[in-house]
Amino acid sequence: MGRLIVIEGLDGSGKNTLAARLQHQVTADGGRMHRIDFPRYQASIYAELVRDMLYGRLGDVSESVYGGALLFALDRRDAADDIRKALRDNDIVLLDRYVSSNAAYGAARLGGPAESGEAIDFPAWIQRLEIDRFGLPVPDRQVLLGTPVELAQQRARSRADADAQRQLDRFESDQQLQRRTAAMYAELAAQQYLSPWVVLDGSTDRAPAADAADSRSAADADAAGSDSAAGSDSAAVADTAAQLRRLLS
Ligand SMILES: Nc1ncnc2c1ncn2[C@@H]1O[C@H](COP(=O)(O)OP(=O)(O)OP(=O)(O)O)[C@@H](O)[C@H]1O
Ligand SMILES: Cc1cn([C@H]2C[C@H](O)[C@@H](COP(=O)(O)O)O2)c(=O)[nH]c1=O
Repeated sequence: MGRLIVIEGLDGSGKNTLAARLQHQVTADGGRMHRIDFPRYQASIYAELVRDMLYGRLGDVSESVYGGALLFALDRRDAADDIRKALRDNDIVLLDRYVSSNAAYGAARLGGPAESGEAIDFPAWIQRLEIDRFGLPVPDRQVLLGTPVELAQQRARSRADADAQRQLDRFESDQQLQRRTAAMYAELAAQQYLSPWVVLDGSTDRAPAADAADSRSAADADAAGSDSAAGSDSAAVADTAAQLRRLLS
């Protein structure tokens, strides 16, 4: 039975890039890894609706914290059997975002950890909905990519400038929401919400050449050791992969 590993973090923090590099590293070492990114925009009607919600095209659902969270959760419920099958067939199933994204962003939308009441109770509501009621598998480890808010925002903005398909959505363009979400993630990691967490430094910069490439070719460039800055980042990825293997052994 494989282990379920989740990467969490802010928009633009580098989760997709890290996931691609870890997958490259683990498979190069002979491990079997399957990866799923949430929301599954290409595979699920719920995720399609999530996109509409994020770009303000879903009426008052776009304003609704609970309505939005339900769409994200239903996308995962639809994927539960695929996750269980992938766990049977692989050593590691790596998820780019999972239940804790819903807990962190939803609570942040309700005011974040500085607020009492609803915001603080929101992660427990998500756990009851997604884990207890929908029966989603509990992660073995959650990795928080702790990229500083300003740096993550800068990366998200550069990505939007370079790619017309990746314009900033409502969550990404709300800097205060990103700040509260960072605080919520720190809180969830400290509480070990759902399962054990590790926090990684997400601020190591890659070379601009690698930055312009998509994550798959960046991983290939790293593997080929194509330049020194990418090489040093590659060492950090190898470290993370080794750390994950240690955690899982
Ligand atoms: N270590 C890094 N150094 C420099 N640029 C990076 C680094 N990691 C990622 N980037 C760049 O930052 C942008 C965002 O990275 P990525 O798509 O991996 O983030 P993400 O956390 O998956 O974002 P989102 O949650 O918004 O989809 C991309 O353009 C990527 O190439
Ligand atoms: C899975 C999930 C995501 N979110 C938030 C996080 C992001 O701001 C967007 C979409 O994610 P992407 O990685 O930028 O495509 O939605 C959330 O609030 N709840 C979730 O379960």
